[in-house]
Amino acid sequence: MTDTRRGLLVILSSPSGAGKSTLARRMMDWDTSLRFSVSATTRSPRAGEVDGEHYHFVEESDFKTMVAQGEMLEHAHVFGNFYGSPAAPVREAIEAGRDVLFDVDWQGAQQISNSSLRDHVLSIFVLPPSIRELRRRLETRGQDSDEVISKRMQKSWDEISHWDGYDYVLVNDDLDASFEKLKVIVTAERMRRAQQPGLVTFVRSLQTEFQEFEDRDA
Ligand SMILES: Nc1ncnc2c1ncn2[C@@H]1O[C@H](COP(=O)(O)OP(=O)(O)OP(=O)(O)O)[C@@H](O)[C@H]1O
Ligand SMILES: Nc1nc2c(ncn2[C@@H]2O[C@H](COP(=O)(O)O)[C@@H](O)[C@H]2O)c(=O)[nH]1
Repeated sequence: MTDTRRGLLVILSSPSGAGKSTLARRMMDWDTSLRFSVSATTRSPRAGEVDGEHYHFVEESDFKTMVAQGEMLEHAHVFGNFYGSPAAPVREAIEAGRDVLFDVDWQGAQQISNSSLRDHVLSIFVLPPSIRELRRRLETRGQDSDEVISKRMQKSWDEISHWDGYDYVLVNDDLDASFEKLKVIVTAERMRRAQQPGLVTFVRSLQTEFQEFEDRDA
């Protein structure tokens, strides 16, 4: 087991379109020490998606090789494509004491939560305020065909039905309010695990100061 004060694995899941990528982007801007787990996928890039930044876009044969070689922390077949989280960058981040942010479906969340890294996990499920609004968001995102949107809507209940396996559940109605709640959840979890940056150094300085007081009073 690894030291759980080193590296939190913050997992965001939701039905497609509920807003987890939007929240993840805000989290990355808020805390530049956070590392985003760039997934590998066999899906085609959307307009504006950059290979290596949003995803590692790979062929199915390469994806299967990565899985066979044990390079994935988790992987799943979602909406007709393969997705997986490469393990090496996650383990490196934990070693360096950095927190990692994941945008994965319920299957990925479950696999990470059952892995040897389970004690590092902080899982958050993002719900849409309504199914109608979920559809509206997928449509206004303007990235997917009607066929893809229908498929994702059909699968939305499958995803939502796993909501109660998560540590926290967030209804993403107002985006700013949801982001504030997400920051509170992560901050509180860091404090619970005594994982604030610079904390160990600060406690050492208190110890030195305490010793100085003791020596003076002796
Ligand atoms: N609270 C919100 N209110 C209104 N629109 C939102 C809100 N959150 C996100 N959106 C918008 O909804 C659309 C879908 O959001 P996003 O792409 O983040 O969803 P997602 O959960 O990551 O979907 P996927 O799983 O398909 O990647 C985007 O156009 C985004 O700008
Ligand atoms: N189990 C995993 N699920 C993943 C991963 N990367 C993304 N996802 C999930 O797939 C769907 C669709 O994503 P999209 O980018 O095509 O809209 C969404 O629910 C993601 O959370 C992964 O590495 N593993």
